[in-house]
Amino acid sequence: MSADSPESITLVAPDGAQATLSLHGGHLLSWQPVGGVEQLYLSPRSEFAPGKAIRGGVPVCFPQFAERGSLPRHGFARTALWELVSQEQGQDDALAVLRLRDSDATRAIWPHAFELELSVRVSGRSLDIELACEHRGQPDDAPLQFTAALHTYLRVGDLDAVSVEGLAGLRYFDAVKQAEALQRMDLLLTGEKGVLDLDRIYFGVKERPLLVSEERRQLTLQQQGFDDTVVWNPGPDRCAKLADMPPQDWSQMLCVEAACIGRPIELQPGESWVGRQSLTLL
Ligand SMILES: O=P(O)(O)OC[C@H]1O[C@@H](O)[C@H](O)[C@@H](O)[C@@H]1O
Repeated sequence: MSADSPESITLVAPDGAQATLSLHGGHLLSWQPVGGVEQLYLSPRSEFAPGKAIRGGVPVCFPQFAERGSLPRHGFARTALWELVSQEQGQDDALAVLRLRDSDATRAIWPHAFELELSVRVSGRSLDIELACEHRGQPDDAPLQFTAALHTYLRVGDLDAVSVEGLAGLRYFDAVKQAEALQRMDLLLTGEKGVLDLDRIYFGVKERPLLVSEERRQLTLQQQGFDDTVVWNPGPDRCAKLADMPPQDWSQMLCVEAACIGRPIELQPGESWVGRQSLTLL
């Protein structure tokens, strides 16, 4: 399988905005807004193999973020084969909906009846990614609980020149130092010495707009339904140990992930949850 295999779906809006999705992992691989170049980082060493996670684009982490539970890291959704529900071009957008339901394989490690839907919409200079989960169990089944993230890999020209605004005053968990801290300043300079590698969960971001800036490019990110935001870059040392990413590519990406981690989502049978990340190139 590869980015242009039959398992890939390309969306093209009437205005020319484009996105490519893979059924493997329900994974957004590419986003090109109108008048803009590729906005997502996708590793040229991604494996695109059954059971493997793709490095880059927008992996769906579900039903477990990172190693916060007994499931494989970041859960099973990013390595499962999803199905295409619909794909259409509207008057001013293009939209695709992908679905993942429980199977023998998922029930063996996570005993719940569920349906996940990933909807991706491109139009103009905006991208909306929506993840919905429904508990499809019987009325007397146990509630299901999950953590999740849209693990968006932004492509950047040079990490040294990138800043993230909008996080001031928030508590975060620093996974590198294994400690909590307070983000005092509004500006997070991602490529600063001492900040790399960067692996932070900012709690309670909710619908605050975030601004990712570098020379001649500004991108706003806004989430709904997801309380937290993860900012991740492996830095040179950790990147060198990633088999599916060229060692120098850490300086060309920054993950800004819409996530629900601090307060896991709990659904009773029949209940649903929806989370969205919207990106706009200014
Ligand atoms: O290598 P993976 O499993 O795709 O994970 C990448 C990173 O994903 C981030 O979301 C986590 O905060 C990091 O701790 C992790 O290293």
